[in-house]
Amino acid sequence: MLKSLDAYQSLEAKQQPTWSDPGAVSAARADLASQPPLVFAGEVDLLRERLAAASRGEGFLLQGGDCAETFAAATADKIRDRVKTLLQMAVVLTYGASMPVIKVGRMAGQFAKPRSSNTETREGVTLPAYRGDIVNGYDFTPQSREADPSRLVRGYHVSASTLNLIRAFTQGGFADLRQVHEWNKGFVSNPANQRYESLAGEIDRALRFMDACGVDHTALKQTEFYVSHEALLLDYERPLVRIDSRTGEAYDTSGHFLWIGERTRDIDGAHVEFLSHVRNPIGVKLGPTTTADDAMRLIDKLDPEREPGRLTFITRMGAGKIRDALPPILEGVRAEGAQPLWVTDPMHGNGITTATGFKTRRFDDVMDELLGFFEAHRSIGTIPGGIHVELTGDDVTECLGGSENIDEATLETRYESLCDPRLNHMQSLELAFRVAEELKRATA
Ligand SMILES: O=C[C@H](O)[C@H](O)COP(=O)(O)O
Ligand SMILES: C=C(OP(=O)(O)O)C(=O)O
Ligand SMILES: [Mn+2]
Repeated sequence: MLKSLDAYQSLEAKQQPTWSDPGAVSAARADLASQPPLVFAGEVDLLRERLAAASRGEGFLLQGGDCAETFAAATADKIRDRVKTLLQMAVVLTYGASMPVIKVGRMAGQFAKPRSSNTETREGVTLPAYRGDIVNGYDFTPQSREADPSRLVRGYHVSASTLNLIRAFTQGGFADLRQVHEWNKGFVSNPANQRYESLAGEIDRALRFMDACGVDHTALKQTEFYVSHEALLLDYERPLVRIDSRTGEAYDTSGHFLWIGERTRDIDGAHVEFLSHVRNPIGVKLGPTTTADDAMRLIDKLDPEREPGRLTFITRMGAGKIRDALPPILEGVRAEGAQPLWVTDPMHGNGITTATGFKTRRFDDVMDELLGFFEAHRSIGTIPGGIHVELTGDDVTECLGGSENIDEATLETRYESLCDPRLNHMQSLELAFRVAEELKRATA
């Protein structure tokens, strides 16, 4: 088992930092290997079952959070607002589509970033690119941009405290459905919030009705909430693998759900090999050049037993491409009898950079890719099983459009992401209402 877990070391691992002190990397890995797991095997198994249900059309995955979490933003308020935003979106989807929603944060470990370029140049000065807080600092100085292995250990501890607060919120009464109005408080007033308020009012009435009838709804007091990140940095992921004492099987205990990015999904690469040996549910991002054959080879390697819930394909094609690129993949995979969970990431195929240098996305393009995803599944007869979005509970101005109609000039007012632009609270709710309509149609 351990031998196969380490087989990835002889393969090419893309997008890894260049550490200058190998001794410090070994020390950090040994430290991580001695820490308690962040998640438990039983929770991971339960999530796999939930995802299996979604792949049969009996649930829907809502996965979202920052593009790049930062150590500085792991504060109580920011974590709470992201959790609240996801809970609100989940309510909109659950109520709108009468469908159980599986809530998975891009949280508690989403710290490592693949980059298009190894370097960044500003005013004639070239330094290593920022690769996420778990690797180096964002400040544009040689010292900050140096890959620092002690950040691996810090990343673990920040993940632990983030996850601790998430567990407290979601198990300790905060996620009680009777708090459905409370989750909306503190966010700036806007049309999406008003629409949410009226839906929350309907839920309140339904709960009072259940109370009056004497229905026991203890189940509504807590909610399952899982965490996920891109398993990019193998010096972080490998030391966090633990062998489950119940079964003797390996779990990557850095998160419940781990995904492989578009840039590191080579079938012969280190990431696919490594993740093929852990029991966690695994996602793979699929960009617009993916063929049905690529998808099948990933299935054969990552899910040879065709175990329901094991494999999720997260397609990120771009609004202009999804309607052509996705159907042949869906058809090819179905023809082979495989049934992965199909999820849309309507963000990463729709990036643009403004003349003033802001990385952004148009809300309309995000919506269009979402609609294209539902259309593609409708045309082939496969199941649209979830959404994967970059979002925050904060009132940022990073994506263009939405009902506030954020324009290019407004982007600079509250652009806080260190990597990709996120939907703000209002845009996230707007998106959820739209997806609920599509889901209702898909399940009608
Ligand atoms: O989050 C995804 C990637 O890290 C990001 O899109 C890469 O962006 P870049 O082109 O600025 O490197
Ligand atoms: C890097 C990301 O996506 P992709 O691998 O799809 O480009 C991401 O999800 O932030
Ligand atoms: Mn991103």
